[in-house]
Amino acid sequence: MSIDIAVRHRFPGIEIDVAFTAPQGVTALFGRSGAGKTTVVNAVAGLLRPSFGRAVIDGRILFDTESRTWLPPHKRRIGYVFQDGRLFPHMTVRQNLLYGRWFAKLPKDEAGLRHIVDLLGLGELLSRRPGALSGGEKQRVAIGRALLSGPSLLLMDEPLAALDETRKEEILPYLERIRDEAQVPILYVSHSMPEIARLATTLVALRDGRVVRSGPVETVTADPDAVTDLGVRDAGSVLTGIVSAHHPDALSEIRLSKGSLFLPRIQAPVGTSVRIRIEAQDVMLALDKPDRISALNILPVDVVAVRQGAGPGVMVQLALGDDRILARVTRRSADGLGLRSGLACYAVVKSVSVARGNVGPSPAV
Ligand SMILES: Nc1ncnc2c1ncn2[C@@H]1O[C@H](COP(=O)(O)OP(=O)(O)OP(=O)(O)O)[C@@H](O)[C@H]1O
Repeated sequence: MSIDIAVRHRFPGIEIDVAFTAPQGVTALFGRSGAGKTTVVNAVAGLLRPSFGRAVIDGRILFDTESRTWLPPHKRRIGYVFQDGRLFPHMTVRQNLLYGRWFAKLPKDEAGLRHIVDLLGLGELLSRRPGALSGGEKQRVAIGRALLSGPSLLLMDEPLAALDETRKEEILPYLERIRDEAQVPILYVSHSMPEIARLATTLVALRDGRVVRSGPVETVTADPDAVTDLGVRDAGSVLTGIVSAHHPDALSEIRLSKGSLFLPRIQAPVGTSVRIRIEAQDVMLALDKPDRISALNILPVDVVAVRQGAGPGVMVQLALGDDRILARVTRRSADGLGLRSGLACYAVVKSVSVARGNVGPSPAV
């Protein structure tokens, strides 16, 4: 499975020129307002006809200006999930779910409906109307409706942006299940790095109508050179580890490629592969192994790269076995410690600084 997208289009004052390919999984389009995300999504959906480009999903051409192929929107088999759900208010949840299949002219599929209802936890809601659903429940129904339309691609345009943090937390596990079980490529628009770190396999960062970074999420987020494109506040690395123990004092232990992390209890059985986002600003550095300190994670690392920003901050990339961690420290500290490539030191990470929302199952792809 793969997606291959190129969109070139001139609007007054800006030319959008975006091209990327991505393997199976969730491809996140990340960028500030005006970066060009919606333009790309609209071209893929068939709502905008760009002057040049193509969208090829698993070898199926949705449009290609070179070969003059242009499938009309209703023939593209795209499941679209918007920020605001857009359910039909007069229909029940069940009717809303079935609408996707009916509109796509697909035969009724009770087994498929049951599967999606289970996957998204909609069983209790089937006879309710959207007016009686919470924001998160509405979004789950919208996702179910999109999945039931038998899509070759799911387009999700900021699907969590209208929800508060608690609701986002509720819905993220469902999105992870879809990512891992539904076998449908997902193009996911977001400007939230924590969300992207949980869900995405590929990250495509846009700025001013251009791709400034793209690649596997773990690689792009751990690249200190990418920080200016992703935003200093959002800088942080994405690690994969295995839950190796749950301790009686409400901590879980995660085995990394080298060493272990202690984090607040994770609701996943021992042996589960998890993804952890560690924010660069939560990592401290020490030349000597700190003793008599409250932080539980003291990781022996080697400095890979030191990148000076325009301000007081420095981004330090660290190697811990095969994993890469980012630390954000002041220039003054970096100078004081003599941080340079190859230096052995200790990264200190407080267990409680890794919020529950920064841990989720790792993608099954
Ligand atoms: N129909 C249009 N006519 C003129 N300019 C447009 C049109 N559509 C988009 N643009 C311009 O193209 C650029 C990219 O817009 P786009 O909506 O794709 O960005 P975005 O990243 O999706 O932003 P947001 O997160 O705010 O939705 C912006 O500068 C916008 O003003």
